[in-house]
Amino acid sequence: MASNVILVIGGAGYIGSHTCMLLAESGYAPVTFDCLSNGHREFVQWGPLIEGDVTNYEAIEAAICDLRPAAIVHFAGLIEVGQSTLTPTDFYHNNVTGTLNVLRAAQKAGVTSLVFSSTCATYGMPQNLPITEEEEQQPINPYGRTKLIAEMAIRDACQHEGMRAVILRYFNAAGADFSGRIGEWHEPETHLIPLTIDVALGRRKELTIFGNDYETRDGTCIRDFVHVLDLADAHVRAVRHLIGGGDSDAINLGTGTGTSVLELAAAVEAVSGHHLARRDSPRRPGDPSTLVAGNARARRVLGWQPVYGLDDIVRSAFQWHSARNH
Ligand SMILES: NC(=O)c1ccc[n+]([C@@H]2O[C@H](COP(=O)([O-])OP(=O)(O)OC[C@H]3O[C@@H](n4cnc5c(N)ncnc54)[C@H](O)[C@@H]3O)[C@@H](O)[C@H]2O)c1
Ligand SMILES: O=c1ccn([C@@H]2O[C@H](COP(=O)(O)OP(=O)(O)O[C@H]3O[C@H](CO)[C@@H](O)[C@H](O)[C@H]3O)[C@@H](O)[C@H]2O)c(=O)[nH]1
Repeated sequence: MASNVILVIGGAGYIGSHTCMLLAESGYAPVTFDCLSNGHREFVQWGPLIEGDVTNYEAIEAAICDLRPAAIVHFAGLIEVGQSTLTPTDFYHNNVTGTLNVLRAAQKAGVTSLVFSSTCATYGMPQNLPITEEEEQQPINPYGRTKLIAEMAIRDACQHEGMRAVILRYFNAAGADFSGRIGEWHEPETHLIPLTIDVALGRRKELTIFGNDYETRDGTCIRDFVHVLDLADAHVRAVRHLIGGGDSDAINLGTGTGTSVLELAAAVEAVSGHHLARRDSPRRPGDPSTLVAGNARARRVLGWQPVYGLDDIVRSAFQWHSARNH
């Protein structure tokens, strides 16, 4: 088995491309498998691209059996909470079938190390804050349920079939590579930070606030924004942990600090120097009010702790979006 080849499924996307960059900088040889449905050919800069769809079993089996990578990092999936309430079947197909295909193909090829992109959306409406990994997983939207089902399949493969997996439950990925090579680029864009920056840049008229009547300090939702480079670093550590024989685990990745939608808007105003027009709108279906990570396990198991804060996130995102024309 090639010792430094890492198959990155979904490596042409936002978090996947930043992870390929840090994997390459850490001496690994990332190979991206992506159907480019939401990714970008120009983001694949740190190794080859295999164009394929993970829901096509033959395609992913061929890639895994040909490469026999030291580990697989599986990012590919549909990601938007709101959209998942409109087209849930597509989400189950992509996120659950895709993951089952990865598990089956890995088993066939004898690859036993897997890092999986999960989410704090699997916790639903948490009873305790910050949210630790012991919190009950009761997702409140189809997206979160697809990720929980994928997690369950992975855990069973670990318990009964010799797989070893690190399941990473990210909170809200944000920010961009500081050198401006890659960043957040989703079409259509639905995420709060890029949309807010678009308003600051005059590319959109106003920021829509989805719900101002939550039981939070200013009535808007609270999220834990974690820099994409910190997330990428955690993936490199998870790969190293598995290749080094470490045990399976499920690990939160967040900063432990919550930011409300209005606080985020104020941070963008401060960085951009522009006042943002806002419009209040009803709550978006599927949104929990507050998601903030307890991240002690990431520190203990992976030696990970976030390096970047909200200012770095907003500055790097602003720089990326200002320089781009999409
Ligand atoms: N962005 C966040 O804040 C966040 C938070 C928690 C979890 N996650 C999870 O992290 C992962 C990556 O998120 P992202 O923001 O980088 O999303 P992204 O859409 O930028 O990246 C996903 C990549 O997967 C590819 N892809 C999708 N379906 C595919 C398929 N069937 N076959 C092959 N490739 C396919 C897309 O083309 C894209 O390049 C996702 O699984 C997402 O659910 C993201
Ligand atoms: O125009 C907008 C866009 C978003 N929001 C709010 O901003 C918050 C963050 O929304 P968004 O940026 O869309 O992220 P999430 O819906 O929290 O979802 C992201 O973060 C999740 C973890 O919380 C991941 O699982 C998902 O894949 C990822 O898309 C939510 O309260 C939204 O209601 C607005 O008020 N106005």
